[in-house]
Amino acid sequence: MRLRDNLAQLLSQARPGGPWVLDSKGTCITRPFKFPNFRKAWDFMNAVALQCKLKQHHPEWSNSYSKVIISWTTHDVGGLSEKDIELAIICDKLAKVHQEVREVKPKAKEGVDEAKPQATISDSLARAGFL
Ligand SMILES: C[C@H](O)[C@H](O)[C@H]1CNC2=NC(N)=NC(=O)C2=N1
Repeated sequence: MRLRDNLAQLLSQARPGGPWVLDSKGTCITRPFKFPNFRKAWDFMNAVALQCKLKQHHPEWSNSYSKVIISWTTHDVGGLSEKDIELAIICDKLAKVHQEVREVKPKAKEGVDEAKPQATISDSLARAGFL
């Protein structure tokens, strides 16, 4: 329960439109990833799958050409667990290694803090003292 509360707090601090989004029930986090092409997306998925095998934790995910959408939840507990956070951080790292394409956001409106780079879940967790 503490994990879920902390995570919800962390995600609420992240800017709207940040990469990992918590669902309305707080049971699942989802993030889209984009790559230069299908080959890179598939290599990324293979790398994630290997980690899933090692950690015995599986994602819910989909792929269409260069886009991969990944959700993490722990079915055994019906919500988020440490493993979900761990795997989400691993996904962030592996996406970088596989040359993910980060969306360039449209120019900031005046007074709106749009210029900041998107916080990754690791950034959020580090800020809150988890890492
Ligand atoms: C026995 C086995 O370790 C469990 O069924 C694991 C496998 N992988 C899993 N993955 C996910 N996402 N949630 C689980 O509850 C889960 N349980």
